[in-house]
Amino acid sequence: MSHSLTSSLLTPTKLIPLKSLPKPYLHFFQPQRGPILAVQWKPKSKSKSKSKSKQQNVLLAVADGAPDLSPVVLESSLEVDRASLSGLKENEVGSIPRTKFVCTIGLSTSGSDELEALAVGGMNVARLNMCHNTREWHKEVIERVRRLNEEKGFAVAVMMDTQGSEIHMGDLNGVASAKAEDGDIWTFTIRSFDAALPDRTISVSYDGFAEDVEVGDELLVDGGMVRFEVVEKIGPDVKCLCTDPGLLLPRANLALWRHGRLVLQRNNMLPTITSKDWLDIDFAMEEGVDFIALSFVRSADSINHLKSYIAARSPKSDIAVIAKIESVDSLKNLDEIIHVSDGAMVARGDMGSQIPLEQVPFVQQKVVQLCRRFNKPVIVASQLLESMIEHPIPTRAEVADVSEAVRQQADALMLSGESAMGIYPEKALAVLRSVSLRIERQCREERLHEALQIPSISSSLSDEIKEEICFSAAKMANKLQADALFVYTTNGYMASLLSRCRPDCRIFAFTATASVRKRLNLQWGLIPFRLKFSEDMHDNLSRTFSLLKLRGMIKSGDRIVAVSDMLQSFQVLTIPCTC
Ligand SMILES: Nc1ncnc2c1ncn2[C@@H]1O[C@H](COP(=O)(O)OP(=O)(O)O)[C@@H](O)[C@H]1O
Ligand SMILES: C=C(OP(=O)(O)O)C(=O)O
Ligand SMILES: [K+]
Ligand SMILES: [Mg+2]
Repeated sequence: MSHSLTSSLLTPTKLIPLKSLPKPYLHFFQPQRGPILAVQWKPKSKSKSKSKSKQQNVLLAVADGAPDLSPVVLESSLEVDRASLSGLKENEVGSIPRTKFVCTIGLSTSGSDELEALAVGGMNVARLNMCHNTREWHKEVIERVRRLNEEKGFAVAVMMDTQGSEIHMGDLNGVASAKAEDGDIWTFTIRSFDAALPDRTISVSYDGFAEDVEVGDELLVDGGMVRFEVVEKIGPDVKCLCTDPGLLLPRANLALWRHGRLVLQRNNMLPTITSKDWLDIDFAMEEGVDFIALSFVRSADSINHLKSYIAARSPKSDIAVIAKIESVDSLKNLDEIIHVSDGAMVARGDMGSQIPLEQVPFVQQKVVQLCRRFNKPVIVASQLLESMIEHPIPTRAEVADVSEAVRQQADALMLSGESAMGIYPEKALAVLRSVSLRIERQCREERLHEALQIPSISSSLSDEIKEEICFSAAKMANKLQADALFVYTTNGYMASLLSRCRPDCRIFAFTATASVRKRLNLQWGLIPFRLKFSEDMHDNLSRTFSLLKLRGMIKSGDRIVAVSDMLQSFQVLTIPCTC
């Protein structure tokens, strides 16, 4: 073995034969004589801080039996998501979608291998829906994601999604689903049962349910997937006739309609953030998740309330709050909600049971446009590839729906049941990826950016300057057909302003903090890196040029437009041969 393995700072943890090294790492190693071994090193220090030890990891490639060759030492001062690395290697720029992907984690995908398969397939954010399963279960998933990031070099962010004060069904005697047939009579009840539920009986989570309903009301299960008509009220029991048959799933959401409109009384009485949600929020803060998605937001107040709670309880945390647009009330207050949130989700599942279905596409378009205007990331969610829960290929209509969301240049697309309980989670993600790549290319060919008219968002002179710099840099990058935009960003703001312009070229975003880097995962077109950078732009540029060149991400002669939030400037450069 090479003598350089004796460094006193380092102690070997594992020897990995090169052939078993994860493929994305292979290109780290320059061709050398003799059989090559890859060695992963950990610092000797007994430091408990995982992130610290991760920072100090060093990868070495040594040519066994060739002591004259010094190892290629790869600085770990630059961290990038392994999925981005492999993407760039496979097919250069073309293989990393600009659109980001959120996957809901459920029983189909909660194991380490399944999570890794999703990360390899391009999952940027893992979403945990607190409507389902226990906190302990979610904690284990978070730990698996964290281990995946630490051990395998991914940067998957975690989003905790609250249950909110929706009315939902209880569990179905432990069975995975129950079929409701046309003409069946089912009993929806607020009684609780110690033993098994009687046949065709569903428990309901909200005590006021039996009082609120009226004979003749329509009861929509799971966003309208199954429908009933209320035919009789007997104390705590509500007898309902199945009018649209379908599968009843445990804990499915319920909505009541009367005279063609959603019944709102109970919405206005119940809090947006329930006592269970507060416990889940405490849990999310303890676990250090990256995003909290707040369900059934009605006004900016609940977002402000949650943000001030997080700031008071955990002042150093950097958790972003995402407003889920899924209640009819949120539509009246869209501007103020998006303005105070760190992002929004078009939660089409519940939205589709609160407003007529034909209005949902319009709401989607409006929320996507508003988020772009306010510079907030936006996720389009629910039923994008619903048929893939059971089938390996999507319907043509689903592909058209995904295409439309990509064409609207939403930041992210989300899988729900497809990844949580479906049989083909990886295939569903692969469809999102291939459709995104195809439509994004088409948008570039059509020069969609030329039609770009985004109004100013600036609230101060300094913001105005940043906005103008990013707008001009993106415009110039398009005009000069630059190979990449580089942005050195402290809190991610400049990176998000560049992303907002949806430029043609990829955007490499360098930031010093792990939490900012993970947050940028949700934003269109950004490839976030963790890198300590200085105020010396020249030094930053030459360091990043050589580090990225070493990884095959850029090459000599590439044209770069570089933006920095420290100098509030941008430069146009050509990558020299000598870095
Ligand atoms: N943590 C989980 N454990 C078990 N099943 C889950 C979990 N998360 C989601 N699911 C399943 O995936 C389906 C779709 O996920 P999602 O859209 O998040 O939930 P919902 O439809 O209840 O709002 C759910 O109805 C549920 O059957
Ligand atoms: C994303 C949604 O929320 P959830 O899956 O939590 O109901 C939705 O309703 O579309
Ligand atoms: K939820
Ligand atoms: Mg919902």
